[in-house]
Amino acid sequence: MKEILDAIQSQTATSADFAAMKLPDSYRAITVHKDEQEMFAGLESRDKDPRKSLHLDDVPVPELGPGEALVAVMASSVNYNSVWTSIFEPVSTFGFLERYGRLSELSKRHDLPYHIIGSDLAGVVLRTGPGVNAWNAGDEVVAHCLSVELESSDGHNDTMLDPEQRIWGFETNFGGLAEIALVKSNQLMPKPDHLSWEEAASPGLVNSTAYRQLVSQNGAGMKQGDNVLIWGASGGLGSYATQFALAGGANPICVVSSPEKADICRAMGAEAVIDRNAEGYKFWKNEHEQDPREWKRFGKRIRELTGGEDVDIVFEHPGRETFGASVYVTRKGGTIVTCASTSGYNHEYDNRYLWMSLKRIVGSHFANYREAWEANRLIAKGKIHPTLSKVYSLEETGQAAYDVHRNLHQGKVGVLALAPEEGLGVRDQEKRAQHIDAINRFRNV
Ligand SMILES: C/C=C/C(=O)SCCNC(=O)CCNC(=O)[C@H](O)C(C)(C)COP(=O)(O)OP(=O)(O)OC[C@H]1O[C@@H](n2cnc3c(N)ncnc32)[C@H](O)[C@@H]1OP(=O)(O)O
Ligand SMILES: NC(=O)C1=CN([C@@H]2O[C@H](COP(=O)(O)OP(=O)(O)OC[C@H]3O[C@@H](n4cnc5c(N)ncnc54)[C@H](OP(=O)(O)O)[C@@H]3O)[C@@H](O)[C@H]2O)C=CC1
Repeated sequence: MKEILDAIQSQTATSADFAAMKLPDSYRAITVHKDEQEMFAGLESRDKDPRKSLHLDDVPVPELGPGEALVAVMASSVNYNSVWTSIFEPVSTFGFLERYGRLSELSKRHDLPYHIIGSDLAGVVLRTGPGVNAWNAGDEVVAHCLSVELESSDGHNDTMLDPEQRIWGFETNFGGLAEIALVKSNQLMPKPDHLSWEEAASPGLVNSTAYRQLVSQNGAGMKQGDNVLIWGASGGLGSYATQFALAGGANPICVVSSPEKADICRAMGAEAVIDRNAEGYKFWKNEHEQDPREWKRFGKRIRELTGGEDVDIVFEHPGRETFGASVYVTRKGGTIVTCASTSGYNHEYDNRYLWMSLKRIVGSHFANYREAWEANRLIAKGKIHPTLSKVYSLEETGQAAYDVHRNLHQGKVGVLALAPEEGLGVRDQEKRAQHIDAINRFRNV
């Protein structure tokens, strides 16, 4: 592993040097264990502690198949899907690995008693499998997390619709929270050259998801002037949704839960910010009954901030707790676009406000390769910036996931894999200097 790291850091090693390098037999990776799937049975979600279920193990390097690449991972990031895996909710991810394992001889590799998690990476290609022509050993890359087989016609208009669509490092094995990762080569994209490894590794999953959900015609198709209500506007998804709204000439109405988070939204350029904690919205009277008066109070507050307008788009992901309010506050003909249900997946809303006002609920999930590429291109051009707040070592991934589970973080939390320290891997200092304040905006707040 030292030889690989030295070659990466030398910046002079050629593709041939990387290709000639002997791969190690094993590498360090963050895993959950199949025999621990029931370890949190009977506990409340918030009491399930990722620090207990996430392990740092030595694992063998997987066999490389056609169309695949092995990547030396310099840095990765924590996504909420890794939190779900670590608390075995809403389902254990070993079920996904078993199902994938039944597909083919090659996919059997994924069905193991351990699951190497992680759906982001920045690093360097070490080996490519047969049929890979677009990428070579030595390429500096980031990887998006869409894994598709594309054997059926269903996915050929929009690869997210492939029946064998999976999220790498969540529904597949050999993820990015590790020193080496196995990806399909059509997950690879160029690493933005003005960013460090950990900065480059942090936007991938959430940036691509927010792009499809808000900007793409497959999602809400946001346009100039739209009022966009963004839940968790300084969180993983929300910090990119806020940037897309601002960059696209829309008007974000950012919802957050503390003055510090409100300040971050203002620093990004948002003017309309709601501190849901300070304003004390309580959309549910009790476990079974919502309070429409609270929806209305929330809607009035939005109208105050917009000069009397309602929202064209709601960027939804908290789910059960907020969904009734989201449907209510959307303007006539507007769109509620949802990609998650962090607070519960059985949503309730008053359907009269949907059909009578011709609103639409749109489901959105990750992004196809083209959408992920376009989202990464905006990062590379310095139009959208990473929102990295804190960086942990691979050993500390349990704590990093705990922070995200408990909503103690801002923006994105990074993890160093092979990178020995932060700040390495920047290739274009001039471009970096132009954007340095925006790149550091979420740091240590
Ligand atoms: C990029 C980051 C993203 C995120 O962070 S997202 C947030 C994290 N992700 C999640 O929380 C999602 C976790 N996933 C799940 O909870 C489950 O994954 C699903 C609920 C999404 C699906 O459940 P399942 O049981 O895996 O799938 P079924 O479709 O219900 O399949 C079970 C059997 O039911 C059959 N079936 C499906 N649709 C129908 C139908 N319309 N009529 C009759 N049968 C149906 C199937 O074929 C299959 O059958 P057979 O077991 O024999 O293979
Ligand atoms: N389908 C897909 O492709 C994807 C789905 N997801 C899912 O989206 C969800 C969010 O992910 P991500 O943004 O990375 O997570 P983060 O935890 O980084 O951010 C979510 C933010 O949502 C806000 N929030 C949390 N709970 C509530 C609540 N009950 N009511 C209102 N606001 C709430 C919090 O902000 P504050 O406290 O400031 O209000 C929090 O910062 C997760 O469930 C994740 O699995 C994520 C990426 C892709």
